[in-house]
Amino acid sequence: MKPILQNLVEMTGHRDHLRLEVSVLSTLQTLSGIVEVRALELFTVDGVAHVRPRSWVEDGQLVSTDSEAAADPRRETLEKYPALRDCVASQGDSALASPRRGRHVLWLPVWMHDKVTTCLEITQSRAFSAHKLEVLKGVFQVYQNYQSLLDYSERDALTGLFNRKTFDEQFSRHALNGLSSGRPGTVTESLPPEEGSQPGEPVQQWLAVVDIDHFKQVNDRFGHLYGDEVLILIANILRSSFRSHDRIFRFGGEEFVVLLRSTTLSTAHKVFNRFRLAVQEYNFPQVGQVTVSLGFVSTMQGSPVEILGQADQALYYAKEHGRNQVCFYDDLVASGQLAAKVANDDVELF
Ligand SMILES: Nc1nc2c(ncn2[C@@H]2O[C@H](COP(=O)(O)OP(=O)(O)OP(=O)(O)O)[C@@H](O)[C@H]2O)c(=O)[nH]1
Repeated sequence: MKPILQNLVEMTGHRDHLRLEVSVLSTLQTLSGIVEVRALELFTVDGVAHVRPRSWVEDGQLVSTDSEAAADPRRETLEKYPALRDCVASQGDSALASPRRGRHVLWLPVWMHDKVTTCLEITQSRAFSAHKLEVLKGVFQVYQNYQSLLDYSERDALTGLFNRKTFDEQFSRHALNGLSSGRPGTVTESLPPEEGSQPGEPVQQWLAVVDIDHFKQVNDRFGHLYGDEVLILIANILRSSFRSHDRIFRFGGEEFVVLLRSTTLSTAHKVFNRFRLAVQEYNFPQVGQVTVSLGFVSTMQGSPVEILGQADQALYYAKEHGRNQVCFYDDLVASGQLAAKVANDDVELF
């Protein structure tokens, strides 16, 4: 058995949340008396709190999933975990379940920005001693601190969205692995067709570049502080317009990128347009109405630079043809409004 210190060194060598999660489980598993370790994901579906295993041990191997939580058949309501439910409601740092059939369960929720989306679950066949709890909570604390450091380095300070660096890392990794195939060692499931999709439409991944219209005028007329506030509010509208499974990045200045996962073309069109309308209808304090333009493309073909370049071309078409609209690259090419370009040299990805 590896000494715990060595496990901690390995654990903090990871630069990826899921690998770090798997690593802490592997560290905890090496401690004597542990029967089972799992990382649970906490999420809501139609306002109801749910739990599902995200990383666990299967056939002696640690596996994890990054499939959409809401579609996971293993999901259960949080009501089935009363001690954990009460712990989360009271913002507690740990909970012990009442022992059942010789199983003693400890839950350690991972708190980040006053929210909990992950919880470690540790099961023993004996009651947890005070010393054991101290060791488990110590390892957990290192893990939690490191997760929050990792999270901080991945985000844009103004909006809290993922930053450009994170986009470059995640998008190049997805492009290497295929956006739908998950990470090594992960289990993924195909998602059911979504509401609004045409029957038989293929499910794909989509990349959109979003740019605020005439943002320079906002800064010039109202000042940078109001400009910053518009950026924060648009980031909030982005967060509420897309599913937790999608990824939203502040790409720089007044430009954002959305990676929409496992969706048909008609649904992608619908949700991007819904977001555009939500911005148009929002009353920005002092500033009033702000609009956005958006260009999008499928991520299934081409290198990251090509995909981004095509979405950028569609965005600039939208800008040049009236702004406040959503343009799909393939439609523009098919209708002859845009010439297909293999790569866009203006875009630097790495
Ligand atoms: N307040 C604020 N402004 C920013 C930030 N980053 C970039 N900007 C401003 O965003 C503006 C972008 O202006 P342009 O690229 O000319 O585009 P635009 O005025 O939005 O016009 P179109 O994109 O053509 O509709 C510039 O004035 C930048 O100074 C930021 O973090 N905060």
